[in-house]
Amino acid sequence: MSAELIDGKAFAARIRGDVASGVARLKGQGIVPGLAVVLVGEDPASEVYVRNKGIQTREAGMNSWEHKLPAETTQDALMAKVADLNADPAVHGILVQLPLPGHLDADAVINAIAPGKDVDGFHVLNVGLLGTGQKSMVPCTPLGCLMMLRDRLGDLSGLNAVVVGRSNIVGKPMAQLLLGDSCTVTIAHSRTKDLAELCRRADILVAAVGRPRMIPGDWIKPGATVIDVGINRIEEDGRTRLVGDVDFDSAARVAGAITPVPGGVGPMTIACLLANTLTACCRANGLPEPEGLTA
Ligand SMILES: NC(=O)C1=CN([C@@H]2O[C@H](COP(=O)(O)OP(=O)(O)OC[C@H]3O[C@@H](n4cnc5c(N)ncnc54)[C@H](OP(=O)(O)O)[C@@H]3O)[C@@H](O)[C@H]2O)C=CC1
Ligand SMILES: Nc1nc(=O)c2c([nH]1)NC[C@@H]1CN(c3ccc(C(=O)N[C@@H](CCC(=O)O)C(=O)O)cc3)C=[N+]21
Repeated sequence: MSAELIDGKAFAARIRGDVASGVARLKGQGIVPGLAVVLVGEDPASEVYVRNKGIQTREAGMNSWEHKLPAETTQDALMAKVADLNADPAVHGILVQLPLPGHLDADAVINAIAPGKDVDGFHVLNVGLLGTGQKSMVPCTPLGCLMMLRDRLGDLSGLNAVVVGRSNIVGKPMAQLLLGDSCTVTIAHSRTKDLAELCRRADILVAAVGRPRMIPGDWIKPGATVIDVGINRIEEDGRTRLVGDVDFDSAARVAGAITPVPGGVGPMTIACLLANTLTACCRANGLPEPEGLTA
């Protein structure tokens, strides 16, 4: 292996420390930031995330609430839950875990969240603010990726960035953030022609596809910075393991730096969720925002 390992786990611990200091300061003024997570039905990936998040929210000194609703919850009942959380002054951040069961309209639910409490940054208002370069809530996973890229590369301007994946929760906001930092951005997806060739031109390659080890080392430009967002659970050698969208072993021989899975983007996502909750709480109270925790 020649690539430097980007230690998301250590980076995330540092951010959580900064968040905890910010929370302690607020507590001195009688304010406790609070995050409410709504989970509808059962989804194995979501459960890991919700569990880790609950523990880390409390460790940072914040209030944490988990609202578990049955899979057969109606749209009206879910909208009513969101309205309750919007109206609750102790709740500064609301996250509705995705995906929702198929009978529910996720867009309607997300757009019912008060934009200032939308710590996922998925509400159309926040999406629009981000796209026009205005202050917004920034989606946690892309924000974590951006922080790692800036930390390693400093100024990103002029670099060729390729984002593989165009979802609303990762690919699109990632591309917006990279554009905001003056990268030349290409967004690739399942209809992209010559993906291998495209990836080989990337100084920054972000993989957010959901296909285990899809990107091999020979798609990577020597020295490139590779951010692997994929979280894929696979069976191998008779056991379950977590792998990314990048074939780590071959990629690490070519890349300049690479995030591992686990221990890369995942922990940063949760750290950024806590950071966004602190930011939302400061904004709600008209207090100065924490430095270094926003885009
Ligand atoms: N680490 C973390 O914190 C997080 C990790 N994840 C993980 O990231 C991955 C992506 O998540 P998400 O964005 O929600 O996934 P989606 O399924 O919503 O989007 C996947 C994207 O990949 C594209 N794609 C699929 N197949 C190919 C292919 N063969 N070649 C090129 N592009 C392809 C799709 O293209 P098209 O639009 O054309 O269908 C789509 O745009 C998953 O593994 C998920 O578990 C997600 C969120 C947070
Ligand atoms: N509204 C909403 N917002 C999200 O941000 C959101 C979501 N829904 N639904 C599901 C995806 C997925 N996601 C993860 C976050 C952290 C880890 C994580 O902590 N991963 C650890 C390891 C976890 C393990 O050991 O299984 C790591 O990569 O090191 C994983 C996945 C957020 N998502």
